[in-house]
Amino acid sequence: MRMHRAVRAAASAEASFGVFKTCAARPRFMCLNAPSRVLLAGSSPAMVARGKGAQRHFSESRSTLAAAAEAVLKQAAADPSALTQDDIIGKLDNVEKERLRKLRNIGIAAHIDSGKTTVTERVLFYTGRIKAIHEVRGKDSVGAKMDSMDLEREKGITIQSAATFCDWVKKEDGKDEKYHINLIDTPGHIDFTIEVERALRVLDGAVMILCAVSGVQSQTITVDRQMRRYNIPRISFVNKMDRMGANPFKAVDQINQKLRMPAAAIQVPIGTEDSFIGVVDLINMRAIYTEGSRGEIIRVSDEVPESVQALAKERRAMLIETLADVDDDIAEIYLDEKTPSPEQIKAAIRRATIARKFSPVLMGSALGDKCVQPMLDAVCDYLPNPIEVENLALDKRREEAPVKLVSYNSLPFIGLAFKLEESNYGQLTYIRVYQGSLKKGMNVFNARTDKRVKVPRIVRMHSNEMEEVPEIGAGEICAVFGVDCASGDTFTDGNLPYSMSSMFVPDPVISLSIKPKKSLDSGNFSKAMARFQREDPTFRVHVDAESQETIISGMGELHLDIYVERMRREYKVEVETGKPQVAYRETITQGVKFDHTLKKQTGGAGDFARVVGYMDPIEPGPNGYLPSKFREEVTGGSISEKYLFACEKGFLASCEKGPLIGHPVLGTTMVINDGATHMTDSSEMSFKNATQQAFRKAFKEAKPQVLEPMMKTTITAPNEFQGNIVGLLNKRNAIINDTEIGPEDFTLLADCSLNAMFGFSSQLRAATQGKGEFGMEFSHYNPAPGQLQKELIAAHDKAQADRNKK
Ligand SMILES: Nc1nc2c(ncn2[C@@H]2O[C@H](COP(=O)(O)OP(=O)(O)OP(=O)(O)O)[C@@H](O)[C@H]2O)c(=O)[nH]1
Repeated sequence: MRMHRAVRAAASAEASFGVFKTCAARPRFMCLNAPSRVLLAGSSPAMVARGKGAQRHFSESRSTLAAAAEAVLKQAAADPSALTQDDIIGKLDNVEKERLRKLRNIGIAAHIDSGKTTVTERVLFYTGRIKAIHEVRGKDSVGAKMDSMDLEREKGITIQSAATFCDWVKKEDGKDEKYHINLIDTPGHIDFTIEVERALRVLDGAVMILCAVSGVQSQTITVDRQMRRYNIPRISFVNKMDRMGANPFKAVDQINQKLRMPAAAIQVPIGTEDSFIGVVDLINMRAIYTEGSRGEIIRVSDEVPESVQALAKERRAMLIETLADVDDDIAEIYLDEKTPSPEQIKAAIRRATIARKFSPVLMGSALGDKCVQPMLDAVCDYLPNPIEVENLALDKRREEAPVKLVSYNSLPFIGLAFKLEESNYGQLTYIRVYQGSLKKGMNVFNARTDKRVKVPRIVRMHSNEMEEVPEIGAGEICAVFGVDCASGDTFTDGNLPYSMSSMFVPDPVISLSIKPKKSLDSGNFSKAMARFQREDPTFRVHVDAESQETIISGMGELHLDIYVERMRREYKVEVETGKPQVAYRETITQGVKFDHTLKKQTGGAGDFARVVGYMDPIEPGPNGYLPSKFREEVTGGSISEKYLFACEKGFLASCEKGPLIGHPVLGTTMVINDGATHMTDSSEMSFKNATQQAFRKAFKEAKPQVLEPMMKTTITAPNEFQGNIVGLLNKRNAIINDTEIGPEDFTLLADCSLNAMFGFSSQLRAATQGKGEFGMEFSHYNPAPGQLQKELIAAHDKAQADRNKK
């Protein structure tokens, strides 16, 4: 057996110091265990009184809760900095702790077609939320519950994330334990990535699904990145164990190698492919079979079939070894050459998973109705409950100092609106309640707009159905009607000047012109545009000032196609679209001075404005080009405040539509430090126009450049095609950043320009006999190649000349 890292380290310590020490440090794994100062949300006696007088929904626990909250709040009022989050949690009474202990907010995320929706359908069936199972693109034409949109059912892809909830009764040592699970099924396709972003922003844990044949795929890598961005602990589920060539251990190796996430199987399969009938639970060394017409009967046997005994022993040893690498308790037991008990293993998996140092891997076949229930047990066993996750808000009173939120019903309310959806009953706003509870009829404050709104209706979502509730407790997810806001807004009870950081919204990279075929439809067309924009922050609409065309921008061709199709189906508007265009940017590369006078004095009211200053390029930051900036450094009042404001407006308008090819301007500073005003002929409009003219002239003198979007591209394919793919990428001037070669497949990470990637999918298919796949997401802007810049500028100038002729 190979020498374990902990043994090696200890042995070398012994060699150097002559002392053999076992791991002394106790694990500091859960984020909540580290003592940290907490500014408690709210401390006035009035708030305590409000907490006490709240609607009696959680009736049996209310009085104890209020008493506990009062004690905590009083202490916080006396000295807020003296309380740690542990103190607060320690003071939560048992009923409240029990409610939170059995609450899970989880997402299901994975590469396209891994089976997220199929798994979710089983989860809903086994938890009794739905009475029958319907397949994605199934023969009965009903479609899976979570793909509620017609388009999703037809295409067999998830477009929008869908939320639901269920109760799972976990059987543990002959006892039944009921867990409440809020679940969000997310789309796999990169074009709908915002749906994954906003789901992960508000969830406490995730199930990462992998295909047993393909293992880690290009989009798994993106999902992994997103999970890391929001510190999401995850369990992994290797699905499609019924498929030919299924190999769960390949997926385990790839999670370790490609995602660099320590992972180990906690099950091994019994039977393969067609004859896959169950799994061995490696922790308790027992066999689990799912039987019955839809796998609803779980049979547990202490007898592990002989055919898998050796494999089970080997994999159990690997599990313990991997855990010893990430958990000090297991490392200590391992060093003492003892075997940890099932309880110790389970506890270590839970600690390490929540600390995001480990991912336990389970396996099954959702389509074959096999072994989904043990995955649900694992959600309860290893993913965190809301008080095990650190959720921070920013305190506006204290220079946005972070404040920890505690999912405690009697504390003042804080929630985050993470998704908006138009429904037949008006705007539906999805909210994660981080602290306090949200009650029907309650007034909440929008931290961004400072506006007070009443919450008329609260619902729990079950895909496209809803269930009205009078109150939602802390740590839960719900949706509300009649609350006007933007995606990412924080809501409070009005006493706390807190806001929460929002999710990451990637920039759109593709745009196209669009117009209704019949002018009669323009009313519905505008309605659809407004709705889609409100719902999806990665979908943008603007009207080009010169061509008067409506331009839509988004994350990819599929993203925009789906909106065009939704417009046709949901709004009955047939549209004409232009060719997809890359979202270019413009910038300057050297500093330049300007002194520009706008002068029209031809009798009557004239126009006069003089602006003097300079333009400079802004050094790109670590994430690329920065937004352009305006500054005034006028001394002596040569331009009044009012006119300087107009200059800034002129600057912003210029940046929206750059002088080179009409695309937005990045990385450019414009400074106005002098100028002149005419007593009667100057106006805000003349200063705005003068600034725009000066900008245009100076920009062209400052060695401008067209920037093109570069895409972080991940390609996976069988090893024999590596040469072909490198060839394809070289032709596209891609920069290959990393290549990982596994036993069968390789993964290549490259930066490619989006422009060069049009038509790539069909070429990749041809070059790999259909076995290669790729995913890409926006990374940064780079200067476009010289020839392309010339072509773009020439095309833009020609279009402008044609327009002027008309
Ligand atoms: N053989 C086999 N096929 C499966 C299994 N689970 C799902 N599938 C099939 O895989 C395809 C994709 O399943 P979905 O559940 O739509 O996958 P998804 O990950 O939700 O897809 P997107 O959301 O569009 O990315 C469907 O044809 C399913 O029937 C499985 O366990 N075994």
